[in-house]
Amino acid sequence: MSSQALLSVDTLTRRFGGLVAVNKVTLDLHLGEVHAVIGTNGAGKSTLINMLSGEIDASEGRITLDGQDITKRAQFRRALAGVGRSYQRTTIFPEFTVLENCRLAAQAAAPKPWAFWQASTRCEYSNAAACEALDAAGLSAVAARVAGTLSHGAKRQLEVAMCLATKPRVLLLDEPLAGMGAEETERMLGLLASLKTSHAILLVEHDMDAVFRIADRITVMVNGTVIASGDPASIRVNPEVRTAYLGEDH
Ligand SMILES: Nc1ncnc2c1ncn2[C@@H]1O[C@H](COP(=O)(O)OP(=O)(O)OP(=O)(O)O)[C@@H](O)[C@H]1O
Repeated sequence: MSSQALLSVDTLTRRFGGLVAVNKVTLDLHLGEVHAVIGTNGAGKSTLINMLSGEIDASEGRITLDGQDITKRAQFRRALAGVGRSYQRTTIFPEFTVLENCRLAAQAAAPKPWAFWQASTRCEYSNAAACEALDAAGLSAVAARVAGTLSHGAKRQLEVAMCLATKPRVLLLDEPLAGMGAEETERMLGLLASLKTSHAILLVEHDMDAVFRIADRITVMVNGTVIASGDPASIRVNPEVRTAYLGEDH
């Protein structure tokens, strides 16, 4: 890829006591690319995402956004700078509407402490950001629905919409396809394909068929370490990857 990386990860390491959960991982995220990180359970994928979003500190290494070192930046400041994430577990408020959930996400990302008296429904910025995000995620038609009544697939779409409401340039997506049926998976893959033109996407995902369809680049982790990184075709035939992870059916 010739364009400059939007987000760069350089020899990033995280230790939990004696365990090296992420070991000197180096990778780049580019605008217009889906970069999938795959690996067996416990390989360190979520720990990597948690370090990129700022939820946990790195033990060593460097993260840069647009060439600026953000390794020690607090989570909310990274979010403001354009690093958005979705979670493995659903984080929506089930009793609120779809639009309200998105609006809260937008407000959390752009807090206006001096306007605490303002009714949230009147906040033009967060309303506009929420509507835009719902539109991008294909959820405008269910904006008024109570979020808890959505199907599992639509809830995961709402998670992505809530992330979009924070106006990120980098999307860190932790298993967005988990628990989805075939139709829901197709819808989410269509959404990711449309989002990648204007975002750099890091996708952690166990659905290998989906990963090989949507990813432009795949990084394979085993026990915290990257064992291979490349385009899907090269990863598919990589003997080390086949032995360590994919098995003979890929
Ligand atoms: N807070 C923590 N304290 C101690 N060990 C942890 C902590 N978080 C993760 N680990 C350990 O770090 C290793 C990597 O875990 P991580 O959740 O990042 O893997 P993963 O690749 O995301 O797995 P999965 O695919 O199951 O989600 C595991 O051995 C895990 O037990």
